[in-house]
Amino acid sequence: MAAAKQINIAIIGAGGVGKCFLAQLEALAVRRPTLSLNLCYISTSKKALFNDAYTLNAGNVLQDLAASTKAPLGLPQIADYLSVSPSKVVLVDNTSSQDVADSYPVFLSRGISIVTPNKKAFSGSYKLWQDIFTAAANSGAKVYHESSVGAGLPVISTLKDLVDTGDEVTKIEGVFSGTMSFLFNSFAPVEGSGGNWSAEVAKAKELGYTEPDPRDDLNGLDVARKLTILARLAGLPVESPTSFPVQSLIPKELESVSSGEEFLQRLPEFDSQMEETKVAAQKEGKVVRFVGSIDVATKAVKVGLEKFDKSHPIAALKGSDNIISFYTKRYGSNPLIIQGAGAGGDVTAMGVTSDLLKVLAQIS
Ligand SMILES: NC(=O)C1=CN([C@@H]2O[C@H](COP(=O)(O)OP(=O)(O)OC[C@H]3O[C@@H](n4cnc5c(N)ncnc54)[C@H](OP(=O)(O)O)[C@@H]3O)[C@@H](O)[C@H]2O)C=CC1
Ligand SMILES: N[C@@H](CC=O)C(=O)O
Ligand code: NA
Repeated sequence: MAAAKQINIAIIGAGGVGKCFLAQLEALAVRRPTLSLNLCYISTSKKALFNDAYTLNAGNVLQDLAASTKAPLGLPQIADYLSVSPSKVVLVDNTSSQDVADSYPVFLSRGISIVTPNKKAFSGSYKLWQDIFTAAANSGAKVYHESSVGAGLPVISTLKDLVDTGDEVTKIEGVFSGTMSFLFNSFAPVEGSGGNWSAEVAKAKELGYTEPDPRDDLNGLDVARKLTILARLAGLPVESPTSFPVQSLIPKELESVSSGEEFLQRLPEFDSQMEETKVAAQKEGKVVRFVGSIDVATKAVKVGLEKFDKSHPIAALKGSDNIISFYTKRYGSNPLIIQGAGAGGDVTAMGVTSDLLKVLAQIS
């Protein structure tokens, strides 16, 4: 069998997920040398590594990046640089940047494939969604984003398989946030009294579950983004994550705070607000959880707090677990259920790496 042609990999973002992806990429290159993977570009928001030879020193990428004096290229310049690469290119966007997401149609139209855990492109305006898939269809470049919902859990691939094989999805519901799952499982556990709300929020950030700014989790928008993506894949042209009801858990008094750091510092002042919500549920013998649902027939999408009996599977989740139920015509009243860790660097990077393998299988 002929060896695969070299594929150049460009990475934007080397934070929690980016570092884990890099480790998985290095291990993959060792495990599957015939894939012939070559890292040609990597950047954070402040630094970059790239050169005219389109080859970085694979063993020391993070150290070299930390020591680099090169600033990152602007997005149009990255597209120029990658589109004249001597080999085909896969761009890995490990940021949560809207600007990077807005540039996907440009990258794709220039033949650059994309894999990403970034939700912003697929949950931005419906026009951006259409532009992305039109650009990919026209150029033949591929775009995969499994980790944009449920981290590495096979949520998007499962939904696509259901739709592509002619099943009819009627409802999708569950817990879609690793951060919210962790927070409520530890703040309002089925047994025992649980920790302080603000202390659990700080822990979720430390564990790498939250968005770069944890307010994007607490305001419900992260879950709303995921539901927007799933609703669109199920055939509903949802305009944006703010076009349906989304409950925010940001205290009113902190809505205008300018930085994530100040927000986290002041959050303990408002612990009593979440405590009241917890106690109200306890009085009914229930626990409170943050959930979302999409009803395809009525086109109703919603995100927010609900109370659950302690015996309910949603109440019994552990750690950062997500649980996502697909109700379809074929599966009838027993939904297809996906459950497992929905946040964390390694499990998210796994979804990105498996997307990369899917792209390689098509372009190598
Ligand atoms: N953490 C998780 O469990 C999950 C995360 N995701 C998604 O994965 C993505 C990454 O998350 P995570 O790794 O936790 O976030 P981090 O904040 O840890 O890392 C983000 C990285 O992106 C870089 N970056 C941000 N903006 C730009 C830009 N415009 N150009 C170049 N680099 C940029 C940052 O650079 P700098 O350090 O210089 O700011 C940093 O290296 C997000 O989209 C998130 O929603 C999805 C599923 C689960
Ligand atoms: N902040 C998100 C990360 C994954 O999408 C979450 O907690 O689910
Ligand atoms: Na996923």
